Amino acid sequence: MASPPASSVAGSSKGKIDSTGKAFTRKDLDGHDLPPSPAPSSPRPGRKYALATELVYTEGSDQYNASSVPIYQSATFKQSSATGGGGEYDYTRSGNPTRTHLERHLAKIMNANRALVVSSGMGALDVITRLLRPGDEVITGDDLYGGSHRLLKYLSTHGGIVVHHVDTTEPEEVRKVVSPKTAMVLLESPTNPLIKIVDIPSIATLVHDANPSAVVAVDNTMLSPMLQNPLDLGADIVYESGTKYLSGHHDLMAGVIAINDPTLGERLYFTINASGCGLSPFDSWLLLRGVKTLGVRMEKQQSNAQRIAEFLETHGFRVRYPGLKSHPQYDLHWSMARGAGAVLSFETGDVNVSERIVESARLWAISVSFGCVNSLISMPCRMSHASIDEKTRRDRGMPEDIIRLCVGIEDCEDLIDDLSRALVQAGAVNITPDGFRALGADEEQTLGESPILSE
Ligand SMILES: Cc1ncc(COP(=O)(O)O)c(C=O)c1O
Ligand SMILES: N[C@@H](CCSC[C@H](N)C(=O)O)C(=O)O
Repeated sequence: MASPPASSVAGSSKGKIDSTGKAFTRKDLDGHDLPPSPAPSSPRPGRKYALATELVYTEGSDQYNASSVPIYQSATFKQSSATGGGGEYDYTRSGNPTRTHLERHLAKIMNANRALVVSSGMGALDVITRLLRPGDEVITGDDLYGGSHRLLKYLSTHGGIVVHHVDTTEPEEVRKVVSPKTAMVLLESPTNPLIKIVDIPSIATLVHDANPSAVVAVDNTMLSPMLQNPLDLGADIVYESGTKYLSGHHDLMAGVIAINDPTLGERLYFTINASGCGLSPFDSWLLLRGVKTLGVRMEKQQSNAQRIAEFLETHGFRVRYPGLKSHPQYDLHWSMARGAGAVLSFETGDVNVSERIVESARLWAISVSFGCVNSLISMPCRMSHASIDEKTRRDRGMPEDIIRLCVGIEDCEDLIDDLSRALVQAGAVNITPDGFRALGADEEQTLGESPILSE
């Protein structure tokens, strides 16, 4: 990668001379006018093309017209004056051209005025929760990603934050606890791993009506901007683990925060610069590369997931997936989202049977995480959500036998064959003249009846 001259540190050759005679540039990689360093990441307003096009389309004005945005693998940037002025960027913790390019691209895709990228999804939530002050109250769900639960628990134990875990699938439960002390409402939809759907617009409205200064933040990791835009549904902040769908290959950790309010953006940026959790130039480049294929990956992952969910349900398993009509909040989900995603969970009724299924699968790797091109299988209570203690899991109705499938882009027949073999090998099914049926399926329900409507 070639380094641009110090007078055009943002990668543009359009440097100017300012009134003091010092060389500086006001253009970034995209040729946008920018205020002095650190560079915010506001994109041009409006979305010109369909999302699938915008994902791959970037308007660069690199000095060599590089087709792939260069990796500015530099910690510091030469300045043209002794007072430290002159350059768009001074230090990569504060801002880096590759990171700025990614942030602008993500802001466009997430329908946001500004996006910020940090070193992990948990890093993103950490930055967001630093908006809180001791005594502030947070309202959040009772089916929350384990790591988010752990961070909130830490803040309630050590940071003087009061956390209310309520059933966020019922907006009335949020209404009961919202108050002038509510500083933040944290939502996930669908939830991980119970795939519950949360009415984001109703909750955002009732929270803002009750307390206009409360911030509604939504973790959109389970769907990605391809399928849902919480900012358009009334949220103030959307954040995602970029480790999942956005990157798609399990080769990096990243977190993304998107906002519309410039003041909120500045406060979040302040924490990122002050604490030093901005995404590295290399990982920014890698994430930008991953985002470009989000559309095709999600399309294939989602169609595989739909077929697998139907396969399991038809064979008598209790399946949780918003692409199934049997999902109790099917209509609500589709009123907010453009797709069902590629994470589903199902139960067997027996932890040991579930363990045997997971260990019998070959194509399905036993791994935490999701959103990758490879298919994964896991037991959330033992793995991704083990940081939630057993009693809390029980109180929240998280079945210990639940198996989570994170569906990749492999050939669907191969995935179904491998899963069928694992189900048979684990003794999870009775062999019938027509194939097989989940153990106990016909005692609890008749074929075709919704397995989760009774919840
Ligand atoms: C829903 C959800 N939010 C946030 C995170 C945190 O992301 P990361 O692992 O990138 O820190 C995860 C998984 O780790 C997740 O599943
Ligand atoms: N050991 C990790 C577990 C990460 S879980 C990753 C992902 N969010 C998932 O749901 O699979 C930890 O302690 O955080």
